[in-house]
Amino acid sequence: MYMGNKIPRMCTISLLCMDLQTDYSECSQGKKTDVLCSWPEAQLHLPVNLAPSVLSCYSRCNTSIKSPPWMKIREFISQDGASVLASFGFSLGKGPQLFPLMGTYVDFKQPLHLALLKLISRYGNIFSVQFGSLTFVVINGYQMVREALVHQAEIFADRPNIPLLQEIFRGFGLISSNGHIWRQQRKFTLATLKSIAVSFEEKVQEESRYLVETIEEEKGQPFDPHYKINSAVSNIICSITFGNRFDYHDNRFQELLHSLAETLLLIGSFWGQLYNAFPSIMRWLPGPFRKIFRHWEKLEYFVKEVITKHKEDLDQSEAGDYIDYYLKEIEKFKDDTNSYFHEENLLCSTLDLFLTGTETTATAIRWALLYMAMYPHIQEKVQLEIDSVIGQSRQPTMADKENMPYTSAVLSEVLRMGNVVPLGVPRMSTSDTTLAGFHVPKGTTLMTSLTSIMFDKNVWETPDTFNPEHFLENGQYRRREAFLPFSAAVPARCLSGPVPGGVPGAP
Ligand code: HEM
Repeated sequence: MYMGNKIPRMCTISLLCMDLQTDYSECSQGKKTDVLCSWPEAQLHLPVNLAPSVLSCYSRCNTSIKSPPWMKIREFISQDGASVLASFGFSLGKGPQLFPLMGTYVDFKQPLHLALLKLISRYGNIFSVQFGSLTFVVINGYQMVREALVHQAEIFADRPNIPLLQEIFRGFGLISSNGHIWRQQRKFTLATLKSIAVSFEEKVQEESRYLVETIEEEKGQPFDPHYKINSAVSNIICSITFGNRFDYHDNRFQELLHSLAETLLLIGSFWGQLYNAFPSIMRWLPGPFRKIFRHWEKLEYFVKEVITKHKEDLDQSEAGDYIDYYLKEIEKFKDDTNSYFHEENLLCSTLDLFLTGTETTATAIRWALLYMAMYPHIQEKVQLEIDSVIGQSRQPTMADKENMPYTSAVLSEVLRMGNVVPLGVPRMSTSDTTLAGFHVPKGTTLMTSLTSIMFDKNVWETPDTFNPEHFLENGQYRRREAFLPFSAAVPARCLSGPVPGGVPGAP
């Protein structure tokens, strides 16, 4: 299986220069390795000049293959590299054809997660793709994702070095940090959010009143709800982290929300992917992706201002908000050289909460509106349940959820069909391991296709249709193990995922 980033390219280039046909031969120890994966580890040297005629195999048997195989160049070019390598006697997990320098060809006219979905029928539930200098092993289907993220949770707990995320977070914060920094920040953030949780429900209720008010301002006319919803969701995160909310008409707040949304869009766009694939070239070039850095500077400046204000007003005796808790932690551990509680981490963790919390939740709410508009008969049933359980005179509470199986099923179906984070957030192996019989070396980047799970026709009765019945059984809410909008549960790296201590009230 191709998992490294250099050799497949090298093979392609080398093969193009060769004018040879060879026969297949086994390695000198007569072993057929069942896995050929890590190119640093299992290097396959195909020299441009085949005079030495040795195909070296440093895989498990760690020997050389003598008498080089004759191969057909056309076969290599027209098929995928894996099939040619397979003809050497290796049993390989396949991957699509690799092109010199570019790596895997992907049709960017469609979203990446859909392009990858199409490869399953040809390559199975585990294959690798390469984009410039980045190589990903893509895993698909519930069993495979569970095997990696649940059974081998510790091994796949890390994040890989994704150039764009590395540039903006510099290895700090929650989403792109690793090891001790990550564990410390995550533990602190979960505990703090839990402490603040008492007022969390109130904040949601308060903000929902403002949201309803701003919608009423439209007086029943068509309008774009995008930034009203983003403002409401972001305000809840603001209340928890900064201790205050912003008026929906506050220009600076709106500008920051637009910057945040555009940043995420650009990170996931073709330009973002191009930057990640060729960081050392792209770093020097102009292009729309430059906006990511400009926006980020603005967002950092804003949060830095808030942190400075908090430092000035900090009252050690008051509980306060997330930033207050963090500043106290910095003070508490100021003499501990193992501590990563410092302002850089505070800045990045705070921005992480905005980046990961706002667009995801707001997008899910927008999907909910769309599905309710598309399926009025479902909307009617939800309304009936709301009216009978909550009525019209009080705010909903989290406790009501238990008595609202239909609405819960509808919300779960929104998250399934909305598929807000279709490829999860990449993970990286912290040591050598095996996945579905394939050797996965330390440092391998894993992409988990949540799309392959949430639209799996072997799991869902009507995978492509909005159908709340997926989550209902005899009128009661039915848990489905393949429902993984926050990725796998242990350790759910999403703070709002279904783990004890997740942010209450989050979907
Ligand atoms: C519909 C809403 C949401 C969806 C679908 C979603 C989905 C995800 C997914 C798939 C991941 C990657 C998980 C992994 O690698 O295991 C993630 C990470 C994360 N999410 Fe969410 N999320 C949502 C809302 C939120 C909210 C409301 C917050 C907090 C305010 C949040 C905070 C985070 C953080 C901090 C991470 C990174 C955690 C880490 O790497 O340790 N998310 N989210």
